[in-house]
Amino acid sequence: METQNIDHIGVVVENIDKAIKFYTTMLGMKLVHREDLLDRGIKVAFLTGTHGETAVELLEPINHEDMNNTVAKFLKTKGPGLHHLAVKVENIEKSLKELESNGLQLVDKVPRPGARGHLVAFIHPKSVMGVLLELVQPHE
Ligand SMILES: C[C@@H](C(=O)O)C(=O)SCCNC(=O)CCNC(=O)[C@H](O)C(C)(C)COP(=O)(O)OP(=O)(O)OC[C@H]1O[C@@H](n2cnc3c(N)ncnc32)[C@H](O)[C@@H]1OP(=O)(O)O
Repeated sequence: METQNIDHIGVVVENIDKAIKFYTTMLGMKLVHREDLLDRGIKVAFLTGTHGETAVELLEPINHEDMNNTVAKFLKTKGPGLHHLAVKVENIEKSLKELESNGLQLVDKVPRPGARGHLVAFIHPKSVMGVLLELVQPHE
């Protein structure tokens, strides 16, 4: 498969409002998008620097006690920090097929709508040397 660029880096936080304040005031980044993904049980915010289009995605679980939620479980077991790497691809279905035929373990066999209306699919960290990988095909 071909990676077009690094779309974003996911960072799990305890409090998204405090984290947005930190990233904007301390690091001089700008908030470009914010939404609550109720079906995923998470709040997300995307921030970028003044040049590159690669974003930081901040993620906070809506219910911190829901251990069926992957982000809440991550926060409880590992604490806040780097969570996933997301790469942009042109054709997500084709990329998933290629990765699967190369023996990688897919979390999502079928792409699904993610943040910003983009199509997304996750690859298990066990297949990516300990990194949870997200493929993103931007919404046309
Ligand atoms: C906003 C939207 C979007 O971007 O558009 C999104 O949906 S992002 C929102 C977040 N959504 C997701 O993360 C969806 C994809 N993730 C998942 O389905 C899950 O997190 C899995 C990757 C399948 C792991 O779930 P599971 O319940 O199996 O976790 P677990 O705690 O039992 O951990 C199983 C093993 O995976 C490792 N592990 C768990 N999460 C990890 C992570 N983020 N990075 C690296 N390794 C990780 C654990 O350390 C453990 O390794 P050991 O066995 O060595 O101890």
